[in-house]
Formats: sequence, structure tokens, C-alpha cells
Amino acid sequence: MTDTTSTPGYALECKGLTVGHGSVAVLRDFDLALRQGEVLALLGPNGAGKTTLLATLAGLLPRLAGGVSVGGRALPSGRPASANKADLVLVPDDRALFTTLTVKENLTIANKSGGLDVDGAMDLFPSLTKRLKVAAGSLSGGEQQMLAVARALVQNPRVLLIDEMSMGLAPVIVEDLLPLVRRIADETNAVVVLVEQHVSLALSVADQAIVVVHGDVHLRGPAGELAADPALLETAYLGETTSV
Ligand SMILES: Nc1ncnc2c1ncn2[C@@H]1O[C@H](COP(=O)(O)OP(=O)(O)OP(=O)(O)O)[C@@H](O)[C@H]1O
Repeated sequence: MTDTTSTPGYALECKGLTVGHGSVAVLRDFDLALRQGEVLALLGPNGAGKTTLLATLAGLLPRLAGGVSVGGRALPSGRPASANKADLVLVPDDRALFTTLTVKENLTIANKSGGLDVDGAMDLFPSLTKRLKVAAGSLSGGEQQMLAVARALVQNPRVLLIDEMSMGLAPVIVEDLLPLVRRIADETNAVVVLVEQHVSLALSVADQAIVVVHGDVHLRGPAGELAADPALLETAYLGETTSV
């Protein structure tokens, strides 16, 4: 039987975690241990199970097996309110903004005590300052992504899960946005799990990286070491299990 006891010192821990849809597993027996302020780049081709993993960590899907703990406390399976109470916040790939509300309203209704306030969020995303009174649905794609991350930050996350921050954005915007992930982890001490298709950029801001392919971990290690070995990454993406 899987030992799901949490280990002291880890801000986010998964042990023997299996996630999926209905009874169909898409990512099996997944282990993870991250400390405060660490950034994980979760990489892999389409259909690998990355989004399913994030949704499960956020309690939006029930676990099929294994355990998840945040700050040493076990999270119940399939309970988004419990995950949120444990300060685990998901930025989904569709951003899930309230499109008819203004930028300021989106931030104000999400604000939790102890988190950044609206002004603090504007320090990280100064270009949103002049858009505070604009409806979220009228923002550009890049601005909407900034707002989605800012809205997560005002919830004072201990664990921040960001699914495909760069989806639909021009490369030049992605190059500006991804370094903010590093700054967020450094300044707030949150764990950040970043699902990202821009592999080099993601590795440049991450501490650790994992490549999942068809539901299995094919490579994991320090992000810098993976970035320095493109051939190894390619091999992992092609489906061969390898190691740094
Ligand atoms: N709602 C669902 N019901 C059943 N199966 C699903 C559902 N959503 C995703 N899947 C399946 O689960 C598997 C993993 O999908 P998932 O979206 O987690 O992968 P991913 O790594 O995030 O890929 P992508 O980068 O394309 O988003 C895929 O085979 C997908 O078809």
C-alpha cells in the first residue's frame, strides 16, 4: 500500500499519485516534493496528463490513488474548497476571468487577507494599472494572462499552479511574462508549478523540471541541467525514459 504520510519541510508533496478521468488513469504513481519558493517546470507533449494533474491537485478531479499534502497537511481528494483553504491556487489555461467585471473588480473579489492587495499586484504587472476600470473581457490576451496570475496572487497562494501561461500569446509577450514567475516565487516564497510548452523559457525560470509522456515520468532533474542537454530532453519527449 502506498505511504501517503507527508514529509516535514515540503510545501507541496505528492506520493504515489494517480490521476485520471473517471476510472481511466492518465498519470500514474507520481511523486513530487517541492520546498517553498521552488519553481517546477512540468513539461511534456500534448495529452501527457499535465492539465489533469493540476486539476487533481486543485481538487477539481478526484484522485485515483495516492496522496497530496500542502505545508505538511494532507488534502482530501476531489475537494476544491479544501485545496483553496490550504492556499493552493490554480490559474487554468482558459484563465477563467469574470469577463464582464473590471480588472479591479476581478482582483478585489479574489483578495484574501495576507495576500498582495490590488496595488501590490500592480507593482508586478504595472501595465495593468491603466486598465483597472476596463472589463476583463476587453483586455488583450497578454493582459488577461497577467490579470489571471494577479488574481491568483491576491489570494496569497502557498502553492501556485499555472497551466500554459503562454497559450495564444505572441513569443515576445511570453518572454516578458515567464520571468515574472521566478520573481513571484522569490518574492512570495510560493511553490510554483508551471505547465509550459515553451520549454527553454520555462527551464530558464525553474529550479526543477519533469517531463511526462503518456502518463509516465520520462525525465526529472534540476532545470539547469536539463536546459544544458537538449538531446536528453528530445529523447525524453520522444518517449524514452532517461535521467540526468
Ligand atoms: N474531460 C476528460 N474526459 C476524459 N478524458 C480526458 C478529459 N480531459 C482530458 N482527457 C484525456 O486525458 C489525457 C491527458 O490529457 P491532459 O489534458 O491532462 O494532457 P496535457 O498534458 O495537459 O496535454 P495538453 O498539453 O494538450 O493540454 C488525454 O488522453 C486526454 O484525452
